[in-house]
Amino acid sequence: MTESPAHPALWPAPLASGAVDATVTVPGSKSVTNRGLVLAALSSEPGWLRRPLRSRDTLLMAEALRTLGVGIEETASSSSADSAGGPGGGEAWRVIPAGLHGPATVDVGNAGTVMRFLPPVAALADGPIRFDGDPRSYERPLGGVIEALRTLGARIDDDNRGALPMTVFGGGALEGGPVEIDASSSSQFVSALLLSAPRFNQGVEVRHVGAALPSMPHIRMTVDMLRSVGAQVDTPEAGGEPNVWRVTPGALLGRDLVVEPDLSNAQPFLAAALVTGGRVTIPDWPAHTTQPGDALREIFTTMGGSCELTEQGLTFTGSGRIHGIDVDLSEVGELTPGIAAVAALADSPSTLRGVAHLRLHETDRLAALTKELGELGGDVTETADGLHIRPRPLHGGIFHTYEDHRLATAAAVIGLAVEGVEVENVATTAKTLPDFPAMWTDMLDPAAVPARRA
Ligand SMILES: O=C(O)C1=C[C@@H](OP(=O)(O)O)[C@@H](O)[C@H](O)C1
Ligand SMILES: C=C(OP(=O)(O)O)C(=O)O
Repeated sequence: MTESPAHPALWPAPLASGAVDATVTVPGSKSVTNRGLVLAALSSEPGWLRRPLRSRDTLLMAEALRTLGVGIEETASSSSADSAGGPGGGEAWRVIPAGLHGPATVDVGNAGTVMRFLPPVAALADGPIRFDGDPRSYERPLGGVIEALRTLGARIDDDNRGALPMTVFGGGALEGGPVEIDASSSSQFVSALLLSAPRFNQGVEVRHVGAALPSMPHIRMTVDMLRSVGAQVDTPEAGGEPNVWRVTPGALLGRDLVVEPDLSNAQPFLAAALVTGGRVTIPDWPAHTTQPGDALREIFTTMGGSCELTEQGLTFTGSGRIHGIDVDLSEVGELTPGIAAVAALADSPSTLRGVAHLRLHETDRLAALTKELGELGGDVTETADGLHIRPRPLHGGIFHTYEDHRLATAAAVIGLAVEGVEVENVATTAKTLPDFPAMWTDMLDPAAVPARRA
């Protein structure tokens, strides 16, 4: 990684010298990898995860499950499904379920998936499981999961804070049954209860009560992945009651899962095509997926490009012009920082709506985007549930990232078009995309890749 000589933690974001033209292989999905790990750990037989994402969030998940007694072996993948090699160089994780044991300590880092998906797993263990993490993890919403688990029969000591740190006193089993939860602050509350529910004595009936649920595609991903390992799940979509999910108790099958590329991590590379009027191809873009990043095909097309899904993957081509957009991002909130970056470079204003819950993500993303784009000369205002962005000429400066991977990648997108943008702590991209700086440089100068990688 090239670092600014004046300040080692500053990464000079490269300015694009022309239209990008690159193929970018994006590593596996964080959301699929961490669900796959949990489901494989709860199965009644060993399973495989091929092309898993290896990043801070997924390594924390794997380490936590190992701490509870699950076997996770890293091997070279031998599946024909994985013969293309692909991200991770054909790596695979063999997951060998075992009895879940405490006492143990789980480090959640700042991974929403770890801090929400694992407390229900811990309730199934046979001893106390302590949960701790980064300072920001203490501020992220968890109270709904804690209260729901208590209703379902778990004993949890959180000093009545409704947040980390806390201890789940696993009793070796959990009764389960009906539970109400307000998951308007994070869809991960619902996913967390559903993922472990086949192992609850009575399964679960989760009823969301409260304001609208964000990130519905991520709940659909949970349901799809549960069904793919043999779980029976009733959903609102399948003619059920609105906001009610039911999971029947039963054994889960060990599966051989090839993890899709992370489409949300494809975002900055697609944005590069849009911002430079160039062309970027992402291999292995799935034809059908529950990942919210698939919405980028429509969103970035509206903002000024066109895309084509072929055998080679998704090719996105920028038109050379960037348009503003008025869009409800409640289903795809994690795409907001990258869309805001493109919107700041557009030829007309944008309104991004439906994402009030982003104030409780890795950082307060609405405040951070308003401040950092503002300090580069942008005109951004926070609304009750999003951002208004009125483009005007930007200048260089330091872009602070608040330990938020998506702010760092958003800053790199701005840096393509604005000279002198320095990204503070670009290494924070390790949360979901550890190779980001090298991938970015390779995209901008594909001809030099063999020499650079030699
Ligand atoms: O379940 C998941 O894998 C995720 C759900 C979403 O969380 P929220 O519903 O809290 O936004 C998303 O933003 C996060 O990046 C990943
Ligand atoms: C919100 C995000 O992560 P987490 O899984 O920690 O909630 C994200 O990746 O944008």
